[in-house]
Amino acid sequence: MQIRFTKMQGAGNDFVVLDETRGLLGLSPAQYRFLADRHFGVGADQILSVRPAPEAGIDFEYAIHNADGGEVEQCGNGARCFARYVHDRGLTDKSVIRVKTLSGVIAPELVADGRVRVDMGRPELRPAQVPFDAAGLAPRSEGAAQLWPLLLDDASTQWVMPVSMGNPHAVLWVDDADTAPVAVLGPQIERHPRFPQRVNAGFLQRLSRSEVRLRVFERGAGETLACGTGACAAVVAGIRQGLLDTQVQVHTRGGLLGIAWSGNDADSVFMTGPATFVFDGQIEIPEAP
Ligand SMILES: N[C@@H](CCC[C@H](N)C(=O)O)C(=O)O
Repeated sequence: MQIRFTKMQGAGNDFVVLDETRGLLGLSPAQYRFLADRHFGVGADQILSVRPAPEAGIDFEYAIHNADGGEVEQCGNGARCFARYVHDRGLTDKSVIRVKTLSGVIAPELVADGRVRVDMGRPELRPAQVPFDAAGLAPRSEGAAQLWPLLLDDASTQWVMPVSMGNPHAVLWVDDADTAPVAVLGPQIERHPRFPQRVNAGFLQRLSRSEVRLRVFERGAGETLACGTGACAAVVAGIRQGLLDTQVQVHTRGGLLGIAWSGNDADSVFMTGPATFVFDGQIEIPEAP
C-alpha cells in the first residue's frame, strides 16, 4: 500500500503525520513501527493520525502511536504539530482548535509569533491515577509534593514524583542533565513494575526558579530530543515541590518550551513552543501482518 505522509518536528521531537480526515488507513502496530523505523521507514518518535471530529463541539480527533507501535493518550509536541498541520494545510481556518485525544480534549492555539500554545489540561497527581502502585511504600515530602522510592536493578533507590498529563510521567531531579545516566536508568524506570502502564522518565535539572534543563526517556520511543508532556509534568513537579515559579523555560536537547501552571490542581498547564514542517513524502508500506 502507498501512503502519503508529512514529516514534522516540534523542538526536535519528530513525527510522521497522516491525513485520515477522508478515511482511516487502518494501520496495524507493525505498520506504525515500520513508518517510525529510521532505517527501513520514514523515521519518527511518534505517528500522528489526523481524523474527523467524532462529536459536536470538537474540530478534530487525532491518534498518537509511539515508535513501538503502541497507541498512547497524549503528546505535547505532537499537539503543536497537529495544530500547525490542520491550519496550514487548509483543514481549518480556526486559530484555536479543539481536538480529542485518547485522554480527552485539548485546545492548541496558533499564536502571532508562529509558535503554538496548548492548553494541556489539568495535571493528575494522585499516584493511583497516574497510574503508580504505591502500596507498602513510604513517601518523602518535599514542599506540597510527595516523592516515592523506586528500587532499581542495582539495588539503588531513585526518588520520583509520578505525574499524569493524560499520559504517565516519573520526574526525578539530577545535578546535571547532560551527564545524567538517562540510557541506563531510563529503560528501568520506563518498565518498572510500580508503573503498570509503563512510564515516561524525566531527568530534571534546575538552573533557577524559572529555568530548567530536561531530558526524557519516553515510553515506547526511547530518549527523544524533547517531550512536551514531559516538560509539563516536570514543571508541575518542580512547582509542587516549591522549587520553581509558575512560568518556566524548559531547555531540551531540541529546543526551548515555555510552561506555565498556577500551582492549583484545578487549573490547566499551558505549553508554548515551535511546530515545523520538514517534508512531504509517499512510501510503500508492507501489508499488515
Ligand atoms: N513526545 C510526546 C509524548 C509521546 C507519548 C509518550 N511517549 C507516551 O508513551 O506517553 C510529547 O511531546 O508529549
